[in-house]
Amino acid sequence: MQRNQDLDKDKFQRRALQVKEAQARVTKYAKLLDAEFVPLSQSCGRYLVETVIAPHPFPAFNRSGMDGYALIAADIEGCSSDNIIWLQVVDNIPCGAVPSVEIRTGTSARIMTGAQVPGGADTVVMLEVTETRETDGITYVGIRKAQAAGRNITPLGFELGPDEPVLAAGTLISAGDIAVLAAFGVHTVKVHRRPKIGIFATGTELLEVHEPLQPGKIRNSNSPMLEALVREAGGEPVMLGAIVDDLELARSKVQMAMETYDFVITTGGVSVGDYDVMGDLVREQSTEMLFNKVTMRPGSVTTAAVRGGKLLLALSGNPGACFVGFHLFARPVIGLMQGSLYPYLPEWTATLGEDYSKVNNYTRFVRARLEIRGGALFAYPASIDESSVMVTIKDSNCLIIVPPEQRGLTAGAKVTVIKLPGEIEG
Ligand SMILES: Nc1nc2c(c(=O)[nH]1)N[C@H]1C(S)=C(S)[C@@H](COP(=O)(O)OP(=O)(O)OC[C@H]3O[C@@H](n4cnc5c(N)ncnc54)[C@H](O)[C@@H]3O)O[C@H]1N2
Ligand code: MOO
Ligand SMILES: [Mg+2]
Repeated sequence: MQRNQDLDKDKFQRRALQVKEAQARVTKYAKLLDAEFVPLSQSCGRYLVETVIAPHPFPAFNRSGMDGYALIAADIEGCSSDNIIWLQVVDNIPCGAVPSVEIRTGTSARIMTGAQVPGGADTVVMLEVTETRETDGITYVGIRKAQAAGRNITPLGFELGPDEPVLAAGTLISAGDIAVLAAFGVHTVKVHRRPKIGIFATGTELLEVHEPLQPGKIRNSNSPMLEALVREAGGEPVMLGAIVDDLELARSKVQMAMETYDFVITTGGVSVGDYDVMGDLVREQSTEMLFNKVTMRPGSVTTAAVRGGKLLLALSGNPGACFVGFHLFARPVIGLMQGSLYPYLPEWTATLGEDYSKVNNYTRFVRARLEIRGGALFAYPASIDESSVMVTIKDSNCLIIVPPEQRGLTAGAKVTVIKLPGEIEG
């Protein structure tokens, strides 16, 4: 193959950025997406565009907390089982009904949990300390236990007053938020659109998942992984398949994808090899390269570029590097596009469960398993965590951050981990 020496020189002399700087460069182009309305039932996992203000107090009426009798506390002062005080029952208020009578001294209303407490009453006595009798067609309730005013009544506005903020803009809607929105009558929710993310792989060696193995080839495992990761981050993946290592083909695919989608993620071909076409492509005039080297392992060759204000993230083909690169660079972008207030995965402190000896001059993001033991967090590095290793990706629910200078870490050391989505054993 005829090589252009200048091109090669350009290719090899990459300026490596620190992870934080590389993150700042990509997130700068994470454009906040416009709003859309979704039914409440489909709003879980979406981000609120505007702060929701309580349109009314909650509860909107004085609410009984017990099945019993609403009455005036002063009327039953000093009563006991030996000194039952009898009150006339003037109303019966099931849940959902409106009281018809004001409670005056000497009277009470039978009331159920969640029903509106009648005017005049200041306490609700539970059924268990009462008994009833009927005299001349009039019902009386006997109270065996005195209690203070205010007991068993949740006052109007106790949970939230009118015009108070209920949920802040940028909230990632959870089940609890849905309950609150439902209670305030918000049946359609204004959320940010999910970013449509074009995903494709490059590699002449790639087979589709359903294809039988062939000599020298492998199945494309990064594309389905990225599809799931995009979905997990709240994006809408659009699968654009895999292409052979051909610069012309990659160029037209990238162009189409960047015109059509909000964000484009590719995998493969970003290193310095003869067929690393994505690496060549981002050095072209039409594209503004943000970086093509980061001081991290795996994923040192992670590359990002901008064209027409849209981002292209070209992740490494090595599965471990593709996985780590997604979490560090794609995930925050996807979060920010939807208005997330916390686009970065959380960093926790854990105790290293086993020695970790690998060191080099770049920060390592070691895939590892977090476990809770005795209420404390322990992180166990994967048995093999090279960039090229695919199988141990499944065993990782965190990435241990191993700073460059460290001379290996011994079990028991405190480490910072990036918590990945998923469950923790323990
Ligand atoms: N001379 C040098 N060689 C390499 C360097 C370097 O600095 N100088 N960097 C190494 C590092 S570090 C990495 S990471 C890889 C990056 O490789 P690429 O991003 O260019 O990826 P490919 O060459 O396309 O493939 C690498 C590896 O991954 C497999 N692969 C590719 N795509 C997929 C996919 N969709 N699903 C599963 N596996 C995939 C591919 O078959 C290769 O085995 O470069 C080093 N080399
Ligand atoms: O970029 Mo490679 O993933 O550092 O190993
Ligand atoms: Mg390569």
